[in-house]
Amino acid sequence: MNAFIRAENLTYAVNGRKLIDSVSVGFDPGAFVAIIGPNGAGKSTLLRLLSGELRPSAGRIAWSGEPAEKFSPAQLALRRAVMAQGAALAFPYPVHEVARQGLAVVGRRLPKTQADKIVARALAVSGAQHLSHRNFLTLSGGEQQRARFARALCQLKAAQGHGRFCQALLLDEPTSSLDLEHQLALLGAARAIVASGVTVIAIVHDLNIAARFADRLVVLAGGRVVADGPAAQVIDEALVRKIFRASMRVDRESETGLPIILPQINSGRDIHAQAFLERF
Ligand SMILES: Nc1ncnc2c1ncn2[C@@H]1O[C@H](COP(=O)(O)OP(=O)(O)OP(=O)(O)O)[C@@H](O)[C@H]1O
Repeated sequence: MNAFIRAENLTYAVNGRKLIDSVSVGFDPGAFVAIIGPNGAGKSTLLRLLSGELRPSAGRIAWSGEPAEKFSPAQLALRRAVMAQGAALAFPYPVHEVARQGLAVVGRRLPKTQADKIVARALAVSGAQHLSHRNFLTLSGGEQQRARFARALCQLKAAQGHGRFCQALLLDEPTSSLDLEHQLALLGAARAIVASGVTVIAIVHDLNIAARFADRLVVLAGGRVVADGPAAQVIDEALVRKIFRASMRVDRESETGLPIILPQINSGRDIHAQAFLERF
């Protein structure tokens, strides 16, 4: 299958430092791919390059075989929706207006009743319906995250009225502030969206969650892809120790081979940090 989004030899440098270094990776239609890796690995930078927010210093990104530079912002908005990490808002919009911002480019010509329906459904799917009239700026971190997910869903849904395109949903740590119920709800919604043919690319820190919801993991470290494949193949104790510098026990589910990653208390501290804590 031809990748829907393909990055080839992608490099992004700031002041001579390569934050992304010769990354080649493809994303198929209808796949759920988790990008994992330690803090500072370059995950958000890669997502911002894929979304078109950043221009690569070298290398190429193609959407359905067409160079990304060919697409206007409006054409890109039809093909991908982005949920960035904690994007700030300048004004005290109610939550339904925040969700409606997802329609700003792709849903401008929608009749009001249809736009209202999309907003209401996106809020319901995101568990934010009851927050609809609340001031976004007064919401908790998890509530804001759900409202921002609803905005991305509105964009995806409205774009579908413009014809048949492959679409992608790019999520930067979508569950970082969510409680367990809402983590499962958001990722379950993302899986349902994948089943309809949309590509989901999500940055996820929780390896157990990534292993269970994603079809494939792309492991990033130091701006490079160091592993890429199904969780059952990619995650083992050696990778967790080497890439995440954490000593974790990795068990396996007997039927699926999926990793079960269990923390070992008091592991991963270097000797100086340990000495500091002992004298604390
Ligand atoms: N504009 C910038 N100028 C200089 N350095 C930057 C810039 N943007 C990002 N960086 C650095 O690039 C590296 C990668 O950042 P990025 O945000 O992509 O990491 P990440 O893998 O998403 O990390 P985290 O898990 O902490 O969110 C980090 O060391 C960061 O400090």
